[in-house]
This record gives sequence, C-alpha cells and structure tokens, in this order.
Amino acid sequence: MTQNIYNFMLSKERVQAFLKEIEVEDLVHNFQVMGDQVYIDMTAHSPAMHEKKKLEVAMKQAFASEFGGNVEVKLKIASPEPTEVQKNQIKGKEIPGIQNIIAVASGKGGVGKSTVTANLAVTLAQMGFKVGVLDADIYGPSIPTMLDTEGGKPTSVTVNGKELMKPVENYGVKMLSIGYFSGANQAVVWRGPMASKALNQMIRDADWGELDFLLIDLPPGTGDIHLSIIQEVPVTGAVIVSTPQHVALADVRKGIGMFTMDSINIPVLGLIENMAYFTPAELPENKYYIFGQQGAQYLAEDMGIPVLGEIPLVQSIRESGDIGRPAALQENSVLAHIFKKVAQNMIESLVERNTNLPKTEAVKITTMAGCSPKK
Ligand SMILES: Nc1ncnc2c1ncn2[C@@H]1O[C@H](COP(=O)(O)OP(=O)(O)OP(=O)(O)O)[C@@H](O)[C@H]1O
Repeated sequence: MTQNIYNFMLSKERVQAFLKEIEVEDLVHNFQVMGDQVYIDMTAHSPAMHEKKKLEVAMKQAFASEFGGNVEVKLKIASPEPTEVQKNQIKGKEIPGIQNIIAVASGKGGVGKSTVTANLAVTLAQMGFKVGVLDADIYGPSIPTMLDTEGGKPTSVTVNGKELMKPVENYGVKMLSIGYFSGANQAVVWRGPMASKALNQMIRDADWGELDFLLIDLPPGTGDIHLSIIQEVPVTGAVIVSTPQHVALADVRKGIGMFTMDSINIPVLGLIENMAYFTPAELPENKYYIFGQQGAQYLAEDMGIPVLGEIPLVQSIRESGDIGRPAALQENSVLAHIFKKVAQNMIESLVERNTNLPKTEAVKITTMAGCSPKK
C-alpha cells in the first residue's frame, strides 16, 4: 500500500486506483468523491451479516490507513442474491409455529450461558413475546434449576391425532430439558447422533404452540453435538456468550467460527459479554473491570459482529439463578434494565438478519472438517 504522503485533493482517479489495489473493484458498482467524503455502493461476497460487517470494517480501516483520518467513507453494502450453492445448503425442515430459533452458545463452559439464556427468556416473555427454551446442554442441564422447574414432568397431549410432549411452563416461558427425563445421567456420554435425536424429538414432537422465540441453550464448546443440532434444526441465528478473560476470548473465536463456516453459515447475531465487570451491591454505581475492559468489543469488531451487551458480575445473579428466579425479574432494577437492553439489541440484530437473508432452514453440512473429532 502506498504511504499517506499526498497533500493534494482526493480525486476520483486516486480512489479508483486504490479500490483496484485492495482488490474490491469487482464488488463496487458506484462511487463518488465529494471533498473528503467517499460514497461507495458495493455488494458483499456473501449474504451473511458477518460478511457485510467484516467488509465494512476492512474498507474503513484500509481507507483510514491510506488516506488518513480526515477522509470519511460512507458505505452502502448490499447483499448478493443467494447463489444456487447457498440455496442448496438449506434443507426444508421448517418448524410450524416457531418464528425464530436462536442458539445460545459459548466457546467454553462456565461463562454463564445458561444464566444468560434464562434471563433473556424471562425478559422476552415480560416484553410480551411468546418464548420457549430448549435446554440442549446434555452435560449439565441447568435450565430446570434456573427457571424453578426442577422435578417438572412434561405431560403428553394429543394434537391433530399425534401424541406430543407438553413443555413445562414457568414465568411465561415454555421449556423442555433433558433434565426432566429419566436417564438424564446417561446423556453425558451420548455422541452427536443420539443427542440430536433426543433434542430433535424435544423440538419436533413437542406441543410448543406459537412461539416468537425458541432459545436453545447449547452445550459448552464446539463439537459433534453442536454440529448435529445445527444439522437438524433450522437455527435462525446464534448468540455467543463470553467472559472477558483472554482464554475465553480465544475460545469464543472458535465458537463464532463454528457458525460462520462456509458450510454452516448461520448468522451470529452478536456477542454478550457476561461478568464484564464487578459491581458490589453496596456501591451499585462502581464498576471494576477485573478481567480487563473492551476485549469483547475488539474481538467483535474484528469478527464483524455486534456486542449485544455487558452483564456485570453480581452476587444476586448467581443467587437468583440458584433459587430459580432469574435476576431480570427484579422489577425496575438495574439488572432488569440491562437484560432488556440486551434483548432489544438481539431483536434488532435479528430483524436485520431476517431482512437481509433468506429464511434459515436446517443446514446441510457439506464438510465437518475442523469442527468435529473423527469417530
Ligand atoms: N453475571 C453473573 N454474575 C454472577 N454469577 C454469575 C453470572 N453469570 C453466571 N453466574 C454464575 O456462574 C455459574 C455458571 O453459570 P452458568 O451455569 O450459567 O454457566 P454455563 O456457561 O451455562 O455453564 P456450562 O456451559 O458449563 O453449563 C453459575 O453459578 C451462575 O449463577
């Protein structure tokens, strides 16, 4: 790249040459230079939202390093029409009545994925949405504890002549978990196909009714169970939960990478940073960034996904999880407000996703390389 040593006015020819130099000429269909502002209309390589964000960040960085901070790039990035290949990646297995299926994932265990799922679920329900939670964490199903339905037993109902499981319900949230079924202890040793069969039954052979959101609390990490679920279930988008520590962030890249692989291509709606800072109960205004600050922001920017919110490390979140009444239910509290903002940001990201991309159906995985251990 040439050095930023130009003192003359920005010209259309210079911008044209630069677009060629950074090899995006083919993607740009129109551009105009007006003083220090460059207006560019272009099309992303793929319709995935993270691709558009990545392109935007890369273009802005490239222009800043070439022309300096005074030049402002105004981008309009369109989605390409889905190609035949992309259309073929999608398998027709829509679940009637369920509008949006959101996978909640984490790169590693213990970052608060289930806590976030439970709080988001009750928040969405309080906002007036119809919400379901599928606890797919077969290694340690904690949704029954966190939503106070331990010992719950899904009953059987007949719907249109078919016998279905009726989800357990509390706080306006319908839920199913492997924890409700006998033999839950054995689930820990299940391989992908078995887990996905059980989970599939909990999704398809259950009377969820009409749902705006079905949140799936995935097991921690990345592996064959995740791939099996993604293969079978038409996930609309994924939400990634992380803590600020460096190790968690390294793992979270893997987690995001699992969804954004070309062969899977599930949009990542955003990153939720849990335990982002510590706030003592007696000093609610004070924030202590024990594990470092802004790591999630940098990572999200780098990977072209939004940060949906920062959730503090607060004793009452753990306590309320243990007693099965999510902290977000504390009316007019700071925590309720934080979870509401996270839910709103998630919906915003989802609306953008649903506007820009074709309806997701179950993903046909063409290669499992790099994600799943060979059996
Ligand atoms: N923001 C928070 N503040 C305080 N405690 C929290 C917070 N988030 C989670 N915890 C606590 O951390 C512990 C782990 O949380 P949780 O079970 O939600 O993690 P997880 O990522 O779902 O774990 P796994 O993936 O291993 O099942 C729980 O005791 C929970 O109450």
